[in-house]
Amino acid sequence: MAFNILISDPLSEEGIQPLRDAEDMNIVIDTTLTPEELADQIGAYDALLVRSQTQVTREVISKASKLKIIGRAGVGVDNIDLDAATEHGIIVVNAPNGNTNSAAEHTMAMIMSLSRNIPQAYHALKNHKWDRKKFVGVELKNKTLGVIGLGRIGTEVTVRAKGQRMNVIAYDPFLTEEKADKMGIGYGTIQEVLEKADFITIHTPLLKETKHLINASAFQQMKTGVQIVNCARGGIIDEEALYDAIVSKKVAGAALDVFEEEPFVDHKLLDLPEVIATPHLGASTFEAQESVAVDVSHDVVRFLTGDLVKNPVNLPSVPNDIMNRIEPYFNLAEKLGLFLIGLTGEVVEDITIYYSGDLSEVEVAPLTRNTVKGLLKRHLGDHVNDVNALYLAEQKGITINESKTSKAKGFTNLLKVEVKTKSGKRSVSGTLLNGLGPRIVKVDNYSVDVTPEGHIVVIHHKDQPGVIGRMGSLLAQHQINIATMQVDRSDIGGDAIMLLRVDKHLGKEGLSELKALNEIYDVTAIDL
Ligand SMILES: NC(=O)c1ccc[n+]([C@@H]2O[C@H](COP(=O)([O-])OP(=O)(O)OC[C@H]3O[C@@H](n4cnc5c(N)ncnc54)[C@H](O)[C@@H]3O)[C@@H](O)[C@H]2O)c1
Ligand SMILES: O=C(O)[C@H](O)COP(=O)(O)O
Repeated sequence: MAFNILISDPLSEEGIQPLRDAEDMNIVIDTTLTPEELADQIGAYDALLVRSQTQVTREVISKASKLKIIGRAGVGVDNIDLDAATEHGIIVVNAPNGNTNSAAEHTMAMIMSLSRNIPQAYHALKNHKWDRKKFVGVELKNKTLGVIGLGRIGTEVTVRAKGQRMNVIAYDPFLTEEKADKMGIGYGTIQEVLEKADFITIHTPLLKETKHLINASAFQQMKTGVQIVNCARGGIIDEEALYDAIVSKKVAGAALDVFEEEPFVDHKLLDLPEVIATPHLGASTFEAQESVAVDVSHDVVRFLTGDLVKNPVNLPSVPNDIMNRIEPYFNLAEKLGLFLIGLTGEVVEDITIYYSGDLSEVEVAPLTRNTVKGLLKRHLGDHVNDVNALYLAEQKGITINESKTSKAKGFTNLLKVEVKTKSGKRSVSGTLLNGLGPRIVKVDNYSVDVTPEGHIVVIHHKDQPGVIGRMGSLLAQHQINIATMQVDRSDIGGDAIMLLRVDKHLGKEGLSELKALNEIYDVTAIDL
């Protein structure tokens, strides 16, 4: 199967080599598309690769009928409507590590340019003005740098600023006092950072919570004469408030690489001599561009060829060691979901997944997703996938619960899926047998041992001599060969269950003839 891939922003040619090396990838590079043209053409593509320019809006996504993956060659995904992608089952991947150094170096270049007025002095000299008095700067040594957002880039900036003998104080919701101590930096609330810093640098993502994080009231809390750097995202600083703070001399200088609206040619902040700026160049180095494009190309190839991606944005990423432990259960989880919904045939109100034994020790979110995917697949088909399974369940009002216990009732690992419907609770349990693969080991309260694969017929009947024989003859009349058979009962002469694995699908006729047998309460044919 061939895949159509659209690259709609300039990506490093060396960086997309993994896509060129993979088989059956038709690559189209068009960096000139208008939003309307993108929406018109996106329906033909399986994968879309972008940087920060292409706006992947809900409208574009709604027309992306074949699209499976969006690759962002960089960190920020605020140009992609993640909710819309998730709802449509499109995975979004990014390249979070490839441009960290470049962005940190650019930030340092901005801090040093600000402190020594280098762009302004350069500009004056280019205009034939030799002016030394006007461009007296300040030293960085012993000044306090306030870092807001201590993730990958914030941390790298911190290391470099310490090399400049600056004192660093940082705020990040995940930063603890102990961690700050270990890093040899100060720990503060956002207010403390704003109040104490001589230079402030922002390194958070643009989120609802960080939009205009640095606003008029934040500027009020800062030292007079503070200098501020934004190499993260436009919109984290309120540009109107920054303009006023510079004009009122509260802020002595600002270095901006990112803006609320990009691209632009006129901007009133640029009319202020205290503002120096670059056109979103933080990640624009050969090294970073090659690295992010390589990372995202590999993930796109991985995904399209059925492998696990390394940097999912709209799916939780699971560390490799944990993934290695739980991956063998993916198939079992999905099959249990598929089996149970086949057995129930009713509207599911509530799903509870019980993880026991070895499974109680690991991150099980991917298994829950696979189980729910199996449960929804019967009615939603291929529309449901890993990305949108939980979203679709929530949309349908299904509550999902997880429970863990170390006791696995005689098994080393046990996965039990229970659904609640109007008529009550139904459940199925499965395990992964060492060397033998997945098995269904319990259906409701009956014990069985069935490989969850192929055509399975579940028969509820009365425990009575001759039933099995009559069923066997009936199936033989329909040329249906029984591969395996499992029977269990509540008590002698009571209710019983039979699970048959048969070699071909039991047609409607066979099903109704089976149901018509006297001792049979119910028959369900399930294809796994
Ligand atoms: N200018 C460029 O070209 C360029 C290049 C790369 C990245 N970026 C941008 O830089 C930013 C940081 O990237 P990163 O790779 O370090 O991301 P990251 O996810 O590693 O770090 C972001 C940090 O911000 C913290 N944070 C979130 N909300 C916060 C809040 N309200 N206050 C304080 N901290 C908060 C998070 O806890 C996290 O530690 C992103 O916006 C990214 O898009 C820009
Ligand atoms: O978030 C990022 O990775 C940077 O802002 C880089 O954006 P770019 O790929 O458009 O240079």
